[in-house]
Amino acid sequence: MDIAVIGTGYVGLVSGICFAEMGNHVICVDQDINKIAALQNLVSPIYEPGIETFMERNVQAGRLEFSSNLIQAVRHSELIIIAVGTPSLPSGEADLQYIEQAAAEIGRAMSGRKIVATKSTVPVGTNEKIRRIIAQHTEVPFDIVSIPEFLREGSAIQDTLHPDRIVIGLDNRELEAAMVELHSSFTDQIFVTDIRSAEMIKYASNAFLATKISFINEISNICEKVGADVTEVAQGMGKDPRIGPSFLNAGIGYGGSCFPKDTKALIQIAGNVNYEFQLLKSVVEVNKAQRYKVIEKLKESLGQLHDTVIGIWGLSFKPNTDDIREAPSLEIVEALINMGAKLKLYDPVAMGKFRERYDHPSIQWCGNALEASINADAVCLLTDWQEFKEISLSQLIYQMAQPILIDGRNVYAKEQIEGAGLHYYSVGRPEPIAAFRSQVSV
Ligand SMILES: NC(=O)C1=CN([C@@H]2O[C@H](COP(=O)(O)OP(=O)(O)OC[C@H]3O[C@@H](n4cnc5c(N)ncnc54)[C@H](O)[C@@H]3O)[C@@H](O)[C@H]2O)C=CC1
Ligand SMILES: O=C(O)[C@H]1O[C@H](OP(=O)(O)OP(=O)(O)OC[C@H]2O[C@@H](n3ccc(=O)[nH]c3=O)[C@H](O)[C@@H]2O)[C@H](O)[C@@H](O)[C@@H]1O
Repeated sequence: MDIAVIGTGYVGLVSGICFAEMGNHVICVDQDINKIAALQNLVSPIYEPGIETFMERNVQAGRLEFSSNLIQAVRHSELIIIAVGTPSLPSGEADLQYIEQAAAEIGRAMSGRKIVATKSTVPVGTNEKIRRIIAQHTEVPFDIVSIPEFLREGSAIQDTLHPDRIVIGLDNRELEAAMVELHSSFTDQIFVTDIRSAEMIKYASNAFLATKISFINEISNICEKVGADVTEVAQGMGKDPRIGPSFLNAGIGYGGSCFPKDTKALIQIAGNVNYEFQLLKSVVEVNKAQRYKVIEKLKESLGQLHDTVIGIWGLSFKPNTDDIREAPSLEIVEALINMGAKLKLYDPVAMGKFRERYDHPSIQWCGNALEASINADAVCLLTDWQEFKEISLSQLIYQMAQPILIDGRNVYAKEQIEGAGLHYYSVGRPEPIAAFRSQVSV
């Protein structure tokens, strides 16, 4: 099938590459000419493991191209995928300006029957709005389908090539066979439903995952007070298939471009129909507070933070991505700077994007994790990158001013910590302080 994808962010770019990988001809379109120029030179604007190999293979096979000419791309395609951003407005509602603009441009470009599929995460009823906007700009017949995206950053290609399920929302059942056929090369787990339900499935799924995270984080806060170990609790809970083991990792909470925006958007969607989504409001509040646990633990171990030197390991909102959108590190770094701390920052790939967003004379940008720990009074791990798990704790202690490690993602097992001589704080686990106090004076 000839496909045009509008928007080359994570969703548009990865979806486009994967549809090409499955033998379709794809034109990925973006209004950001710098992104298109980079892509035409086979340089990915996003860090995603393996993306450039897939991109190069499909460009060279003539199945994938990049363009800023939306009109031409639409005219050469049967399926038009909308994958533009839907960021948060100050109210928390989804900002649909990019959706509306893309719909109008697609309408103006229509030439012959098309199927328009929305992959962007949009409030319930938005696909009807897209239909109205396109119809204002063309007499040509077309169909609308909702195909929400469930990929995760850092595993986007894997998630797209091997999805748990694909949801297809359509109102014209005559489209079902073609849409199922197009997606059957990815999985046989294809759930066909109506458009509004498909739109809600996406928000409800993200909101539920965020709820699991805030739930285990509140459990971790109680574990600290009752002397239980939240990692053990999560394992025991997860053995129940009704609960499942995933998304029960306690830490400093969720960030990223979607959980924060989609939870707020769903609260607004409910509010717009006079329903107060109390549970989800609590999920958001719990998450907002959780990231400050790191600062509480720093104060607990160091007292006042003015003029202390603190190493920060990890800036991206999760490992294997350079995305810092709504990352806990943004608020934690700014709060520590405002308290007068001197910071040594390191992240394997996200430092460039972070520095564009936030820099300060009190920040030293470091080339590796150990450099960020030299003469540090404490190190705070904010992102669970694999490389942090492999660091020699004895070497770490040797070069720190004080052997204090705040592990915001419970990266280290008890066995690694016991006897290591670190003054170790984590989330929801009893700190064996006594086991270390005899070895270190803090
Ligand atoms: N990032 C993720 O992991 C996931 C995102 N989503 C959803 O997918 C949508 C896109 O997300 P991202 O890829 O992160 O967005 P993004 O914001 O990274 O990229 C969107 C791209 O669309 C382009 N664009 C906007 N209007 C355009 C127009 N009229 N013509 C051509 N290009 C245009 C922008 O220049 C930008 O490059 C959002 O609704 C998001 O909630 C869904 C699942 C996963
Ligand atoms: O709509 C989206 O954009 C996507 O949002 C999430 O994917 P993503 O945000 O890329 O990454 P996740 O792996 O879900 O992690 C999100 C945040 O939750 C945190 N998290 C995750 C899992 C956990 O157990 N605990 C926890 O704190 C991570 O550190 C990260 O900050 C969903 O998992 C995807 O299914 C969805 O498509």
